[in-house]
Amino acid sequence: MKGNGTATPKSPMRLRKITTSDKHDGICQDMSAPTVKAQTIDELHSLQRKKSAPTTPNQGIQVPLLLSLKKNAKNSSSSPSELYEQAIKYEKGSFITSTGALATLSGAKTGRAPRDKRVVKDDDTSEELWWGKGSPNIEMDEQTFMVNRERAVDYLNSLDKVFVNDQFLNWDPKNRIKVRIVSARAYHSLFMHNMCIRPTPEELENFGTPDFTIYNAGQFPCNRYTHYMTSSTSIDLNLARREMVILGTQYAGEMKKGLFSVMHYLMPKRQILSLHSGCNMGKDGDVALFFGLSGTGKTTLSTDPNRFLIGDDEHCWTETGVSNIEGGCYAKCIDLSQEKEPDIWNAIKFGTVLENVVFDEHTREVDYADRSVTENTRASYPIEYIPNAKIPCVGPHPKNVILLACDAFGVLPPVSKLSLAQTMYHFISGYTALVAGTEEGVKEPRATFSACFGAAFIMLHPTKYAAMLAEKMQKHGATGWLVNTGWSGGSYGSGGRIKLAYTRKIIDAIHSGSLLKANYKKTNVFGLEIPTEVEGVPSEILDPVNTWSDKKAYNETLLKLAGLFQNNFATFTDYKIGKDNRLTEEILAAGPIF
Ligand SMILES: Nc1ncnc2c1ncn2[C@@H]1O[C@H](COP(=O)(O)OP(=O)(O)OP(=O)(O)O)[C@@H](O)[C@H]1O
Ligand SMILES: O=C([O-])CC(=O)C(=O)O
Ligand SMILES: [Ca+2]
Ligand SMILES: [Mn+2]
Repeated sequence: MKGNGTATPKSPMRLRKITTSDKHDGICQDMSAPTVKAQTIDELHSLQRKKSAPTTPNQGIQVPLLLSLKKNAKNSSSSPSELYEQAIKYEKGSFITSTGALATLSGAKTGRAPRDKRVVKDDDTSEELWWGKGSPNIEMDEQTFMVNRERAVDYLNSLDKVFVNDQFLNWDPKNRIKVRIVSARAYHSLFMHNMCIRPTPEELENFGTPDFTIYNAGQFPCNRYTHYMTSSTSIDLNLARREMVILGTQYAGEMKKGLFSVMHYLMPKRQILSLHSGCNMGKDGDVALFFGLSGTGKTTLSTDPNRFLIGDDEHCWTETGVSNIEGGCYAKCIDLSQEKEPDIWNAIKFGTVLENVVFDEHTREVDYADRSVTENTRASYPIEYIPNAKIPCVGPHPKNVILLACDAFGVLPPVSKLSLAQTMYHFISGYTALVAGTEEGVKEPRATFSACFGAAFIMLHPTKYAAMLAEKMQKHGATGWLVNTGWSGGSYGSGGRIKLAYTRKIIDAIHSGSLLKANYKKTNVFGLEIPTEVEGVPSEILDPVNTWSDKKAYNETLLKLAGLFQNNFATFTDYKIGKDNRLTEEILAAGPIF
């Protein structure tokens, strides 16, 4: 019974000995258990780690050389716990928050850099992809891609270790894609662990050759003097080689959205529609899609305690229904509140990556209102952190297609029912308005139009996706809706953002089918059908003209926005959608008339 805590100091001036012997009353002492057969902390430490089963993927993160990566990558994924330790040890700005999330810093870039994205133009892609005005695909040649690839691989090879994630995209088993992500930061590896679909140990054992690989050397810049480069950031996609290279940005969203671009290329080839949308399902199996640009409410509104979450950002619509592409969610968390978004709040726990948030240095409590690092603070968590996630993340054909716009001009109604032609018009337009966050002196909201509510990620011409959407909505009888999650009662600066509670009531009425039965009237200019009543929403806000005290200003603003829509749509007027020209003409007529 020697050893543990009974060492006797030799000093004659010692303090009175504290008795720890087994001679006293014996309460709480269990002498029946054998003692630990170790004396030193190192010996104990070697006992404390139980060997992983042979199929367990977590076998350390040392992958010596990328050149020999194929051989060694099989067993190389790390667990969230290991990644936490690596991040905290080696990556400045990594901390555990009071709820157990991993707070990280993404560095100088805190959002995506679409102007630095390049796509290799070769004989095939020059024909297949959408190039030119409005397109996100800025060309580069194969040679330049190889120069950047070499730079990234050399950088990764110079490191002691790299992280390798072997994972899946798409919950539809017939159209699952295998992806490998090679990165230098534990933060990036944990992010992709959360965002992609996690393989079982057996699936990992039999993973084989990936369909697509990302080399993320984001800490290292590209060479600005390389042809086609305009900054030290470059995100390069080579569809022929099935590879992507990232240089000069550590913003993790580039990986997620880079893979989404790949899906926007691969899926339409199989007659599958890829969508920048959230998706959820009611208890009766009614599915809703939520389209919208960044910050319009896809994650917020698809994460609904009363419905099953299928996914918050990227989906496919096939002949049999919908499937989520991802295995996790990526929620905006600026001003996040426990009361308004309880499911997202509760998902911020161990395993969740919290990007660029500010927290108390002692208590590690996050201040979600703090914009010191960026307005675009984010939380990335596995989808099963949402209690009512629908696993596997698939569902039947959608019943409602909800187009979200954050209209900072305050002239679009909180909700309108759309005809199929109007749905297509607004889908192709992809409108939202940006407000300049907390910046001073910005009084005017800025309209942005992004085709298919995600022009930054589409690879083919927008009308290709629009035609597929029209065909599917028609075939399955889905209803289109336009929901303004932006300003009411005046433009940005005078009105305010519509209360989330009201938007939720509107969405509830769409899901339940009650809104379909409401009385409608048609608005001027945009010709939108607006309900006269929605349960739980003050009726006077349903027609924006009522909420503006200055009616002249309202009319001017309405016409101004209509003009912006018209200018934007001019580039699409020459394109044909569907088999005959009828729908095309209807779509053109479904825009604002003034
Ligand atoms: N009426 C409203 N409806 C929806 N969201 C609102 C509303 N009012 C405020 N918000 C806030 O707007 C933000 C919507 O962001 P959300 O994460 O849902 O965007 P997203 O469409 O998923 O964008 P991304 O594609 O960038 O992930 C949230 O921070 C939410 O709290
Ligand atoms: O991709 C990102 O960084 C965030 C996002 O969801 C979007 O911008 O649509
Ligand atoms: Ca989102
Ligand atoms: Mn998104």
